[in-house]
Amino acid sequence: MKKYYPMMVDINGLRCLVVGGGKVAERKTRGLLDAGALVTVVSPKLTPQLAQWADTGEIVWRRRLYRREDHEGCRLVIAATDQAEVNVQIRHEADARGQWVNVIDHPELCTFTVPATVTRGKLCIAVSTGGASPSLAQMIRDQLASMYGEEYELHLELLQEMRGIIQQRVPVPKERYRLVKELAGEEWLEECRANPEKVRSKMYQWLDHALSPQT
Ligand SMILES: C[C@@]1(CC(=O)O)c2cc3[nH]c(cc4nc(cc5[nH]c(cc(n2)[C@H]1CCC(=O)O)[C@@](C)(CC(=O)O)[C@@H]5CCC(=O)O)C(CC(=O)O)=C4CCC(=O)O)c(CCC(=O)O)c3CC(=O)O
Ligand SMILES: NC(=O)C1=CN([C@@H]2O[C@H](COP(=O)(O)OP(=O)(O)OC[C@H]3O[C@@H](n4cnc5c(N)ncnc54)[C@H](O)[C@@H]3O)[C@@H](O)[C@H]2O)C=CC1
Repeated sequence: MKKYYPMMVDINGLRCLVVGGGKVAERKTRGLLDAGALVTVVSPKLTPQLAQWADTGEIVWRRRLYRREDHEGCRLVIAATDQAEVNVQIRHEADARGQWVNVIDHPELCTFTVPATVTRGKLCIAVSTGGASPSLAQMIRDQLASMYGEEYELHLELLQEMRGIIQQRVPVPKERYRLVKELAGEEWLEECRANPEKVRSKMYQWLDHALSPQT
């Protein structure tokens, strides 16, 4: 069985190639755009959403069939046509150029696969089944989405802010970890859920108190 290494990849500003203009190409393109990539789509036809992104300049559209030279200057490639032989050809060309490649109709040919995700601001929970069942990945994602609500976005923003302050002001690592862990606790999450407008100042107060010399 193939094994995978999960990682978060920074593709901001990276040129990516998507070949095909159907439903799956659209979903993969959305993910790439959300992550800040510069996407070129090669396909004679596009879904209405892809066509709209082409109109607004959010993607570059090459309105024709795939050619080998489409790979030039790209770091990451998605073979998203409904033609198995074309997708295999894209995999080979990507290999020759050392590009990461996802082949939507052939898990064994992928050098990376795309997980189902829940995002709450900076929080990203990703589910992969190693290609065994994307539908199960989707179902687990939906369960996680109902468990991890919108309040995590705010909690995480605040945690990042507080962590910066704690790192600057608390020299003892053990004490730093204690404070950070307390702020990450369930009570503060509940506070984010119940009092989103007040939680920030409350957290600052708590931290001021925790950092004051007499405590
Ligand atoms: C290997 C992988 C490669 C890759 O695409 O990265 C792959 C491959 C294949 N998918 C197929 C089918 C479907 N895929 C979906 C949906 C998603 N597929 C995604 C990922 C992956 N799909 C990677 C493995 C992920 C993992 O390890 O779990 C998700 C999670 C992420 C995304 O695409 O963004 C996204 C949900 C996103 C979301 O909801 O947010 C649906 C449901 C739908 O479309 O609504 C169906 C139809 C139902 C079914 O078959 O389950 C087929 C058979 C095609 C056929 O039979 O013709 C293949 C090829 C094969 O298995 O041979
Ligand atoms: N990985 C995944 O998440 C999923 C994969 N699939 C697989 O993906 C395949 C494609 O799915 P859809 O997007 O729904 O198909 P689709 O039929 O909607 O889109 C195929 C696209 O490929 C384009 N195309 C065909 N030949 C081309 C070429 N030589 N160069 C450039 N573009 C070309 C067509 O113009 C069309 O836009 C399915 O056949 C299925 O096997 C299906 C569902 C999910």
